[in-house]
Amino acid sequence: MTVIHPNLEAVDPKMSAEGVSVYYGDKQAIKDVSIAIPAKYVTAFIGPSGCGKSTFLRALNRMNDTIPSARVEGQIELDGEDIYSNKMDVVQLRARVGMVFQKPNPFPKSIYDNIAYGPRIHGIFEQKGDLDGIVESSLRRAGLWDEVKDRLNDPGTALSGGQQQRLCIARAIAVDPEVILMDEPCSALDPIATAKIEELIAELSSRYAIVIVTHSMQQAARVSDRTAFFHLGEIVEYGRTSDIFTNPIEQRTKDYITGRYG
Ligand SMILES: Nc1ncnc2c1ncn2[C@@H]1O[C@H](COP(=O)(O)OP(=O)(O)OP(=O)(O)O)[C@@H](O)[C@H]1O
Repeated sequence: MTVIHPNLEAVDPKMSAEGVSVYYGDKQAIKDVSIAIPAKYVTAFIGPSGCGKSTFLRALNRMNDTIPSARVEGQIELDGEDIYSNKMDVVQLRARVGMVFQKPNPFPKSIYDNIAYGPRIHGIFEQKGDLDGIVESSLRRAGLWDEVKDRLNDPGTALSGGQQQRLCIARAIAVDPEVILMDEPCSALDPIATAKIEELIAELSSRYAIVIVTHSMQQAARVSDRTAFFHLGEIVEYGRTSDIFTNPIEQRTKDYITGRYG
């Protein structure tokens, strides 16, 4: 049972999960989770290690399909469309619901080609000039353009860790997503690079639905509008971030945010 904070305002969901369970073989990692993910908000998933945050995040763009033992039950919708239906094109889905991982993972290609790759395979440009425009605007929106505009042919892997993570964010943006999932995007970064990504998250939320898994409660408090607290595969409590941190209802949430476990 998830406790939803009483003053959480109702907004149209961009994505919604209803009664979602995820199994790895016989082991149930997510138990009957329901949540609505609004557009243009940052939603944070917090909770102790192993409680299922990443598993649930991956269910939102069918990344668990790549793990043979994983099985998802329940309903997950994007704009009211069942993402697990046979009619859903998974490649398109992952463009609409992009993902940024814990460790920056640029392709072993140039900075330019890292960004151009998605638009090329999705055919979302017509002329070379358009592709150049997409590369520039994606890098600008990811706050990286000024740092790389004179070295677009250098390998993406030659950038610093923080720049690589912004490159990965630019790569997700380039295919015009609606939702961006971020799995601990700052855990491999120093405080300055982290601050840049957090600023970027705030800017991007004016356009996209963002879901971030984070181990840092300070980060959740800084960047998110809404927070879901996960424990043992369930969402224990969900509400406005300020309410979750200042006025938690459930004892397990209180214990976690006061640092009693985790
Ligand atoms: N590929 C996998 N195969 C089998 N079990 C897995 C797999 N991935 C995760 N699990 C298990 O599922 C449970 C939830 O893991 P998950 O990584 O989703 O938790 P998490 O909250 O994101 O943890 P962390 O904060 O440590 O990243 C754990 O018990 C984990 O061991």
